[in-house]
Amino acid sequence: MKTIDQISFNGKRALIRVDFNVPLDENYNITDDNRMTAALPTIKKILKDGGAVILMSHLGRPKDGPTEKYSLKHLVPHLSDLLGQQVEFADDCIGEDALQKSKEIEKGEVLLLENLRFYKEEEKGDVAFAEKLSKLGDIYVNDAFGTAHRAHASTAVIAQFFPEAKVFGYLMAAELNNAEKILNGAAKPFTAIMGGSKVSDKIQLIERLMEKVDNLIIGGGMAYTFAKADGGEIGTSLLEADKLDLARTLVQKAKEKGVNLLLPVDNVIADKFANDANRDVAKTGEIPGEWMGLDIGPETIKLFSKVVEESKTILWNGPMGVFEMDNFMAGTKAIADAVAKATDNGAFSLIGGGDSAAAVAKFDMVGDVSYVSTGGGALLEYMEGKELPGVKAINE
Ligand SMILES: Nc1ncnc2c1ncn2[C@@H]1O[C@H](COP(=O)(O)OP(=O)(O)OP(=O)(O)O)[C@@H](O)[C@H]1O
Ligand SMILES: O=C(O)[C@H](O)COP(=O)(O)O
Repeated sequence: MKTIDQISFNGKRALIRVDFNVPLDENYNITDDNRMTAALPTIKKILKDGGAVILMSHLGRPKDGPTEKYSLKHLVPHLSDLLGQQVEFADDCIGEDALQKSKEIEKGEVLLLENLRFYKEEEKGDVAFAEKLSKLGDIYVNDAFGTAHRAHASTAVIAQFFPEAKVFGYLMAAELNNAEKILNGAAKPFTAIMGGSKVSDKIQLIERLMEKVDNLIIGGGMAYTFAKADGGEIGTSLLEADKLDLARTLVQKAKEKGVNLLLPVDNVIADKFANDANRDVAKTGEIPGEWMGLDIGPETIKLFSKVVEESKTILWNGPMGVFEMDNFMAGTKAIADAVAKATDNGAFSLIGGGDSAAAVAKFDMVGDVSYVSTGGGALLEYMEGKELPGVKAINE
């Protein structure tokens, strides 16, 4: 793997694709800066080596060109704080001003470019747009693992303009190494914990994991499709009605492969989708008509926790319930505790990005697990065995 360690940045301008697609509140405060802090080691190393840094990223999914809401300028103060130096900003990612600023940048300085997605050419993977971006730096560094599954101008297409000078940043390398630990050479027992809202998002991953895991735990909203497929009553719980056959097939496959498939045995139910809803506990398959399951129940917590605590490798993707509401976060918190305990006992635990990462951050437990990925979709696709365009572009 070609990384920033194999190249000299002294006197060079590094054009780094980062994934600064962070959540912002209505006042443009960053509510989770994990993706920014995760990119710091690469930036700092290049600055220390005597290089200059030009950062490019997308933020959100702007549809109609420049929009205040999606401007990367909102990140400048926090990024400057994190780096301990003032970060310059170019309010267009291409054009005269960006070109001029990139030429004037000195050793040790950092320039952040405006949102790449203000140009539709970015997502289209437009070659001419990629070429314009490529003029801004001498060396291309891809450290945007969260966006590596996109074949966009800045994540993949641009690499062709740096045939001798394209490398992975530390974050990208760490993400790929940690994912490899799970995919190849996982110590046993290996347990995958799948949750979140939809089974349809994770079918391919679940099928692939069946080949590797000893235990497959399914919780969260997706578990109700399995309960319904088993003939149970699920009230108004989340259901993917067109995935009932698939759920039955997955249960059958687990049996054939000798995988220990664990589904919830009880559930915390609510009479509406709100934190102040009336609550009760119901056995799986026995949820009354107007009620919905919003978390795993106490018996399930015991069952799942025991298996997790005895594991040596753990992959967790997707919360066990609606952890954003305090009254329905106990299941997700208990599983986080079990993962932390196993990790303390020597297990390797990888938390898939997106909502599971947000949950672990909410519980202030990032330091209690082995690795929290910055990738949501990218991690899923990598785990499913797909080649990520952002990775391929550097390797080829
Ligand atoms: N029983 C449930 N009923 C309704 N929603 C649920 C339930 N359990 C979990 N959720 C919701 O599922 C959402 C997470 O689902 P998602 O499939 O997006 O998970 P993820 O894989 O962690 O996220 P990402 O795809 O961003 O990585 C959370 O917002 C959570 O509130
Ligand atoms: O948040 C993510 O998963 C990445 O930043 C990619 O964003 P996208 O799904 O809008 O391409």
